[in-house]
Amino acid sequence: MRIDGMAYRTIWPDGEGVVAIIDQTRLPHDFAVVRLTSLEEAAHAIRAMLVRGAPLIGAAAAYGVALALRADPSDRGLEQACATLLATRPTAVNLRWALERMRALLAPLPESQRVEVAEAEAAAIADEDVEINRSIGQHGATLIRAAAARKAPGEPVNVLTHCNAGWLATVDWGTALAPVYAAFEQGIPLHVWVDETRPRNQGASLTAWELKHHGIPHTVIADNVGGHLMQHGKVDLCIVGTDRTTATGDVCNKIGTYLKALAAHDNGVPFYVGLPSPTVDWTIADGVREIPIEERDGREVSELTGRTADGRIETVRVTPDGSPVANYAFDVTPARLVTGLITERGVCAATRDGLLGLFPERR
Ligand SMILES: CSC[C@@H](O)[C@@H](O)C(=O)COP(=O)(O)O
Repeated sequence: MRIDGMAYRTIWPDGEGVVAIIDQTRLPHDFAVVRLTSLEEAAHAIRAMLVRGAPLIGAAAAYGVALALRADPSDRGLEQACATLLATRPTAVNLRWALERMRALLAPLPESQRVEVAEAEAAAIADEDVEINRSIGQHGATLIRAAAARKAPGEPVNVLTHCNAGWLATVDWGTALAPVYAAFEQGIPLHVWVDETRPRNQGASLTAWELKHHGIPHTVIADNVGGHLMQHGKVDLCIVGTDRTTATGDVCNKIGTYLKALAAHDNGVPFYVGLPSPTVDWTIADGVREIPIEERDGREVSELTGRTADGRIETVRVTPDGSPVANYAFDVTPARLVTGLITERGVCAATRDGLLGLFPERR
């Protein structure tokens, strides 16, 4: 996507042994590119969420393996790199998917070939992600077009989204926001309700920043507003991303997604999920019981960081000293609350049959 007229992806090779990323912890106030040169730096970037979002985590892990092999291309080096990267974040299954793909390709190769092949495979994973998301955009835009047809001419379609599943969460385009970008390019009038997404505010900080740069009408709302808007007919459809979706269509996504799905169900608002196929965990069937939910540092809840009027970035505490906090980062929306999954191969029901209809090779 374009920032001030310049085309960017979220991750790219930047010379011999260097991988560049956009530091998302500094957005929206500061656009900074960080250069990664080692396994440790790549692992830190994922763990500390300089890069985040399931598809981007996968691509970053693949590049992390390539960086690690430059220092140690041995079998032990490969295993250690995969283990270190796998431990960075537990919920997004794209991490495991990318590492298994890298290991399967690299392990049989002689050490002398591993760096070159690893770099090419990481680039292939990144390119594939862009194409997958472009297709999700095209399929999802038909849903937005259908919603527009039910409205008065020129009246915008109101889309509600949670967290950031835009281009910053992927290599490019995004998953939940890819249909929004595609519909906007097609000239469909639309407006996006952006959940702030406490505690880390990916909606307020990242989604709003993306949409603003793209010129897409949007409004940031507190996390608890969505139900009220749906009761008053101000949401035409919800589209969210996912960090792991079961083979039966249960969707794990940023904490708070489940409550939005409940409100959507109660109000007859369609609830769609942008789902790249590497985010399907074909090995599990019960999302609530089987998906590991990341628990993060409580300070993400007890503190807030933002820009002061005189331009300084400051962190302040919002809870009483000594009050315990809990920080669950994801929740699971049962498949019965999901209207449809928008994949790169089309839109399907959130069921095993729906997914297998589009991905028959998984039978
Ligand atoms: C295309 S991204 C889908 C999800 O990864 C996104 O909605 C999300 O929950 C991201 O979580 P994050 O904790 O910011 O990595």
